[in-house]
Amino acid sequence: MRIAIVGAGGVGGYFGGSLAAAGADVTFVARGAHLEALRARGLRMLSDRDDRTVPVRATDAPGSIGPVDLVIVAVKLWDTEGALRSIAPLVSPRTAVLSLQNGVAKDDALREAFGADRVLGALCYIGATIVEPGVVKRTGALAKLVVGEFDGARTARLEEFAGLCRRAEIDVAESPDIARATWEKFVFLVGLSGATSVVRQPIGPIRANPRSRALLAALFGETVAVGRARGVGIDTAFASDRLAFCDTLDVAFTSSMSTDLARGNRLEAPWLQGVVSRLGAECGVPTPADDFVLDALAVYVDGAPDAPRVAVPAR
Ligand SMILES: NC(=O)C1=CN([C@@H]2O[C@H](COP(=O)(O)OP(=O)(O)OC[C@H]3O[C@@H](n4cnc5c(N)ncnc54)[C@H](OP(=O)(O)O)[C@@H]3O)[C@@H](O)[C@H]2O)C=CC1
Ligand SMILES: CC(C)(CO)C(=O)C(=O)O
Repeated sequence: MRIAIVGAGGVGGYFGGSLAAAGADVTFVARGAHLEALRARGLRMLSDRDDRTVPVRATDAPGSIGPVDLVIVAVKLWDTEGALRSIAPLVSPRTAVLSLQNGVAKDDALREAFGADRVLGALCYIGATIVEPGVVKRTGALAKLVVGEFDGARTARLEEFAGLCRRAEIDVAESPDIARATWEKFVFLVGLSGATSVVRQPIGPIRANPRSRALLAALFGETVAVGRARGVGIDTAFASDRLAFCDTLDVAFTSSMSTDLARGNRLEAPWLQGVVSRLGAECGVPTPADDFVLDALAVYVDGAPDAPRVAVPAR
């Protein structure tokens, strides 16, 4: 199976690098200094327990790869449109496309661009980021992939990809209900990213403090309520299940959005808390915790604002 990974960052780099290290036929579509480093030195993959460098193929010219069997999209949500336009040469009538991005609208963008039959469902649980060009670092032990066809079928393409992941020692699960699994991930993500970003702390201090813990619980609860109102089969108790899951995480575990905030990058909040707030308004479910997160992060959503010029009175 020939695989192209568009976006070689925390997620694309970790999962793509693991596949490449196990001998899978992987090519990264990357750009800038990161691309140069991948070409010159390979992909360095760091974690608390591991430091390995994997030689990888990488390009900024998808046309040079030609059609592949599977395209994995792993760019930030604000880059989706540009990325999908650029990968047209990778997609033939028998190519499958899968997104490891966050949110519940990511697969609609793939369907619109390539047709529903091409789209394989997927999501991942991991904390990983680019720490310098060519270097991807994972925090904590969590690194899980969930894949599935939207009709629940166990197709050849699904089995082949899952088999490659297992050979690469990636913790992969095949879900018979990938749409629901995507919403379940969304519940966790909206809460974790909202709380870690507004509190500006990783999960350890947030879960230990009663008020920030209550904020986290409220965010989980609102996404569950909105999902249920839209007919997603999530139990109300799933919110407390996610809170209990947070108690199992490494104290330093954080969200990709809080990392973006700390770096002054753009934020995915409009696709996360913004979607919960919008869908909540549509179906009459109040979302005060998500609205608070959106208000608190509003000035950072397009990247850190310029430092305010404060006039210093002359002495
Ligand atoms: N990081 C995490 O722990 C997790 C992230 N996710 C989700 O996965 C998605 C990716 O996140 P993450 O891995 O953190 O993102 P990163 O920013 O680490 O990586 C994305 C990479 O894609 C590059 N890129 C963007 N557009 C293109 C393009 N058209 N062609 C080639 N390269 C491109 C970016 O380059 P440049 O830097 O130049 O923009 C960057 O190197 C997001 O939706 C995120 O929410 C899901 C689970 C966990
Ligand atoms: C919540 C988490 C860490 C789980 O993978 C995530 O998806 C993100 O921060 O982007």
